[in-house]
Amino acid sequence: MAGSVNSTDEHRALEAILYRKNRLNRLIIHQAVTNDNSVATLSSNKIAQLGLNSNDVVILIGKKCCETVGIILADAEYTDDRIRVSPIIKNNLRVRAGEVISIQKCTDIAVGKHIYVLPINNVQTIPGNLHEVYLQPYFNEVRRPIRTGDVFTVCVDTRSVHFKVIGTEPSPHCIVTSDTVIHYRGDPIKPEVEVSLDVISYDDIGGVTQQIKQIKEKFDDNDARNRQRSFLLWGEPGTGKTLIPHAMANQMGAQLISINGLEIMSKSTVDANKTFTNAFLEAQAASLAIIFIDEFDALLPIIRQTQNENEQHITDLLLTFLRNVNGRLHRYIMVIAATNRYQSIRPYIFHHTLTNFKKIYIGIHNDTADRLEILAKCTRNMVLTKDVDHVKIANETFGYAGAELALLCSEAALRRIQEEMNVLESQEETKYVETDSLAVAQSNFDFVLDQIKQTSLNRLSRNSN
Ligand SMILES: Nc1ncnc2c1ncn2[C@@H]1O[C@H](COP(=O)(O)OP(=O)(O)OP(=O)(O)O)[C@@H](O)[C@H]1O
Repeated sequence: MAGSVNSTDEHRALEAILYRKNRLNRLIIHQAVTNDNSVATLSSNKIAQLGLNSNDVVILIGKKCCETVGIILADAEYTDDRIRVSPIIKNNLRVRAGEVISIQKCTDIAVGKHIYVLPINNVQTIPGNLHEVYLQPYFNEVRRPIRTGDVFTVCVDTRSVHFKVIGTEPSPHCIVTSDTVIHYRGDPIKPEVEVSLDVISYDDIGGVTQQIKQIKEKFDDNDARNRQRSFLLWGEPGTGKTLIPHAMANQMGAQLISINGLEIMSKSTVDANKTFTNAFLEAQAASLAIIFIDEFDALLPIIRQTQNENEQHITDLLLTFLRNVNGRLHRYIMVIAATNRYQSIRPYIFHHTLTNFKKIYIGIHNDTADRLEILAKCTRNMVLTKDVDHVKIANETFGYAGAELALLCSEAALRRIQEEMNVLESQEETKYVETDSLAVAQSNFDFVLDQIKQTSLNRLSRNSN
């Protein structure tokens, strides 16, 4: 029975207190299998060892003593030393998958009288009433535990809003129920620190809203004949093909399982088989999973004229793997493959073997509005002077991929730092530099853009000589 602790368990728990390094409550982080932000899943065995019960509220302790609260769920099949938590919990604990956190029972949590939350995004751009559209549905009927300082994301359609818990009464944590008054009015919090989360969300990607919407709609289609579970993202390098599955997994609360085509092709057949099998088992264990296969073209035959027996075998393994994950029973598994060498995948291979893939183009952002959106995302954590003209920069960057726009922004910031260093070097006394005085200016963007143009002109003239 969950929660009953035998004498051996009791003994081990006591030992764990004495020998802190071997503490029973230290667990390795894994991505969640449920799409609930507040849930942490442990093996039933571990729950019993720790003297907990399923649905208990626990305190989770991560890096730099960051703490949050979550609800424990049991998974009979799960490994004892692991804990599955949502990306939101991971962020609040400032940890990544594979790192270690501690848990302990939260004995003093009570129903909240009031909670104070503020949006982190710029609410002017968010349609609808924050309370009705985002907060009420998020807290409705869940008895969600929260802690002061937590950041949580509420996703409605393809729009996500980050909120920060400013305070709770009682403090520092409480359970939000229908009796709790949610205070949410006030100036949005600047995203500087809060959205520098490890989690990639739709808010981090620009110019691909339609494509994400298309994938979601096809995957969720109620009509089984139209439902689509395999997608091939193709397009030029650096356009966001890798960001998309990461953001979708985080926002949909799905387990992301990444496979790299080139890496697998360099393995032995036995190891490649192991990778596919493990990916399949992991996806099966999840309530919702996205299998992301990057460098997909490397795994397909024919395009590699030199394909040897080992490679041919791996391709066969891939096709079996795809047939398995596409099996009728696995409606909750999405496959997203990505390639920037689509043209080199022989059409007949694609048409005959992989017909069930929906092809989606994620290309260079030729639309100024798309580049504008990407620039806004890339500069949102930067301190900018008022003269920075995003429209001007977007107009001057026709043909740039998202990665190049991101690079342009970081180069402009570096340019600004370089300027400040030059000034400091010329001074006799070292002065304290205010962050605001390091605000990146339009002149910094112009400088980098000029350099890029100059380099391209030089390259052109070299090629024509
Ligand atoms: N649409 C976008 N919005 C915001 N940033 C982007 C976008 N596309 C690319 N970037 C920036 O470029 C980086 C690389 O993007 P990403 O890895 O998704 O490209 P990709 O299309 O997968 O490239 P490749 O085909 O070479 O694998 C991202 O980490 C991000 O900084």
